[in-house]
Amino acid sequence: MIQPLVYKFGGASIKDAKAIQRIAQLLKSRWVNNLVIVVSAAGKTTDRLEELISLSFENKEFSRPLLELMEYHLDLCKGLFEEDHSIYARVENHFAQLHRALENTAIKDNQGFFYDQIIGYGELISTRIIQEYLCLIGCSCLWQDARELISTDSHTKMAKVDWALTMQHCRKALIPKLETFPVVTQGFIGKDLQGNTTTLGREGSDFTAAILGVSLGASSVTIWKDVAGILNGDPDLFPDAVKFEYLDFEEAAEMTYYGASVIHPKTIKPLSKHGISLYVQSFLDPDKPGTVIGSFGQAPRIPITIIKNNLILIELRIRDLSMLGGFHFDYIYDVADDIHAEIQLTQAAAAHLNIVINTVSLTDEQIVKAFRDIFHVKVNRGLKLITVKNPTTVELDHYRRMEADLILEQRSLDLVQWLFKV
Ligand SMILES: Nc1ncnc2c1ncn2[C@@H]1O[C@H](COP(=O)(O)OP(=O)(O)O)[C@@H](O)[C@H]1O
Ligand SMILES: N[C@@H](CC(=O)OP(=O)(O)O)C(=O)O
Repeated sequence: MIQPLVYKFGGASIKDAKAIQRIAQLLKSRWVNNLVIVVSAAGKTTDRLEELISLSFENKEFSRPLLELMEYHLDLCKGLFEEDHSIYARVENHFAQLHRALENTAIKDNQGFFYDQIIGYGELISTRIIQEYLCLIGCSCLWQDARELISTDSHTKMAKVDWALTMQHCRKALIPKLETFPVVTQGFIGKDLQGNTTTLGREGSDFTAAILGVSLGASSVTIWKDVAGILNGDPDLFPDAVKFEYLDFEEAAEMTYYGASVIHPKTIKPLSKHGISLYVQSFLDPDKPGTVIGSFGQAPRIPITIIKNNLILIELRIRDLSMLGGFHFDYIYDVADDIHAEIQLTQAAAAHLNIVINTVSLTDEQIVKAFRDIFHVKVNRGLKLITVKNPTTVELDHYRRMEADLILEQRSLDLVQWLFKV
C-alpha cells in the first residue's frame, strides 16, 4: 500500500459550519484513500468542557452551560445537514452520555480520572460531524475511535504513549481500512490497559497526528493552522513576524520547548526520529506553501522571539550548605519528573539553584514538599519568560528597557532569556 498521509485540523478550523465547509473543500481537492484525518474539538469546546467539569466537582448546576454547548453543536450541524439527518440524534445521544458522566459521583473522587472520562467528548462529537459531512459531499470515509489505536499508561491528564502497542493497533486496525477509505479520528485521546479513556495533555492533537504518522510510517504529517506557517514570533504579538519556509527539526523542537504555542511540544521529536517531514500550512490559504520541518541542518540566523506566560520560579537553597553538584541536578530533575513539572530554565550559583517550571496546577505547598528534603524552597508565581534566539541589538535594547520588572536573565551566544514579573 502507498504510505499514508496524516492531516490534523484544530479547533479553530472547525469552529462553525462555514469553517467545516472550508476544510471539507480543502480535503475534497486532496482526497486519497490513504488519508488519516485527525480532528480536535470544535472551537473552544474543550475549554467549555473544563468549565463543566469544575461545576460538577463543586456540585454546582451545570445543565444550562451543557445545554448551550449542545446548542452550539446542533447549530453547527444545521449549517451542514438537512433537518432529518441522523447526525442530530447522534449529537444529542453524546450529550445525554456526557450529562450522565458529569453526574457520576462514583468516579468524581478521582479528579484526574473523572476529567479524562469527560474532556474527550468534544473530539468524539466533532469527528462524527466531520465524517458524516465528508460522506454527504461525496468523500466517503470511515469514523475511527482513536482509543482503539492509541495505547497509553493510566497517568491522568497527560498519559504516556505505549509506542509498541500503538504501532500494533495502527497496523492491525487502521492500515486495512486505508486500503479502501480515508479515516477520520480524534486527536487528544487514548486508552489505557484497563480500557479507560486517557488524554495526552491540553492541545495534544498535534501530538496525536505525530503518533499516528510514526505508527503508520506516513510519508508526511500536515498540521493545518490559522497562520501561514511557523513564524519567527507569534503574529498576534508580532505583526511583522516572518514565515520560515524550511525549519530544521532541532530548531522547531527548541521553539516549542521555549513556548512557541503553534505546535504541541511533543510533536517534533517522534517525527524527527523517524525522518517524517512535518508541514505546517494555513487552512485559510491551503494552496500557499507553509513551513516544512525536516532535516535541513542549520537554519538562517534570524531572531526568533517566544513568550511564555504563567510560569513559576522556584528558588532552591541547599539546606546543609554543601556546594551544588551533579547530585543536586539529578535530584531536581527526578523530583520535577515525579510532580510532572516541565523545567523551562535553570540557573545555578554556588549553593542555590533557580528553576522555572510551567505546571501551574501544583500548589505552593506541593512544590515546597517535593523539594524540601534537600532545599529551602521559595515559590514565585505568574511570571513571563521571554526567549530570543539569535538576538540582535534591536531585541536586546527593547527588552532591557523593561528592566524594572526583570527577575532573572540568562544569556549564551545565541540565546537570551528574561524572566519578568507581570
Ligand atoms: N511562532 C509562531 N508561528 C506561528 N503561530 C504562532 C507562533 N507562536 C504562537 N502562534 C500562535 O499559534 C496559533 C495556532 O495554534 P493553535 O491556536 O494552537 O492551533 P490549533 O488549535 O488549530 O491547533 C496561531 O493563531 C498563532 O497565534
Ligand atoms: N481539544 C483539545 C486538544 C487539542 O489539541 O486542541 P487544538 O488542536 O484545537 O489545540 C484541547 O483544546 O486541548
